[in-house]
Amino acid sequence: MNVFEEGAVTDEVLARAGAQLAAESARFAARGWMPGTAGNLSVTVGRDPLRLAVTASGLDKGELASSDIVIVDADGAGVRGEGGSEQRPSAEAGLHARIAAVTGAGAVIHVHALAAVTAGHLWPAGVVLRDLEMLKGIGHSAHGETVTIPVVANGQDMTVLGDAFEALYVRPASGSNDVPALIVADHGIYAWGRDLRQARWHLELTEALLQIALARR
Ligand SMILES: CSCCC(=O)C(=O)COP(=O)(O)O
Ligand SMILES: [Zn+2]
Repeated sequence: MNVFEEGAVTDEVLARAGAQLAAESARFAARGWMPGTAGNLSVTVGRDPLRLAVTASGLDKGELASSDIVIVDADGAGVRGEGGSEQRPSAEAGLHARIAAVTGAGAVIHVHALAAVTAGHLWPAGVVLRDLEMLKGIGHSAHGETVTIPVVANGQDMTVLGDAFEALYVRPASGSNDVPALIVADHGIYAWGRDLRQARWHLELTEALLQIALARR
C-alpha cells in the first residue's frame, strides 16, 4: 500500500501528494518527456471507493504547484467536496483510474517519451523483449523469458482505452509478475507501481528497454 492510502484523505495528505506529483512531474518535463502540456500523473488516495489525486488538465507539467491536483473517482470524473482543486482533471484521468483499479497501483505516470511513441507505432501488436538485464527492474528475468509490453491504439475515449488495456493485461500470478507499463500507440506510455518512486523506476526502465529494441531493429 502506498503512504497516501494509509488513513483519512486530509488536506495534509493531499498537500503531500500534490508536492510529490509536482516534483515527479518536473523531473519528467526536464527530461523532455512532457513537451508543452503533455503528460499526467496520479496517486491513489482511497480504495473503497476508489479515489485518485490526478494532475489538472492543460497545465505545463514542468511548472505544477502542489495545489494543481484534482480528486477523481473510478471513472476519472472530478469529485467535489473531498479536497483538491476544482480545476479540470487530466483528460486521461479515466485511464489512470482503470489502471489503478485493475492493477492495484498506488501511482500511475503518463509521458510522451520518444521511444515509447515510436515503438508503439512500429509494433502495434506489442513490443517483444528478451534477454536484457533491465527486464529485472520491471519484475522479469534477464534470461530466457519473453516479455511483451502491451500496445493499445490511441483514442480519446478513456473507457475504450481502459477496456483495451484490460483485455491485454496479464495479472500477476504465483511466480510471475505483471508488466507494469502500457504503450498507447502514437501517443505515449503509462507506467505504474506501488508508489510514485516505483512507478518512476518502471517508466525509466521501460523507456530504456524500448530504446534498445529500437536501436537493435
Ligand atoms: C498536449 S498533449 C495532448 C493531451 C495529452 O495527451 C496529455 O497527456 C495531457 O493531457 P492533460 O489533460 O493531462 O493535460
Ligand atoms: Zn498524453
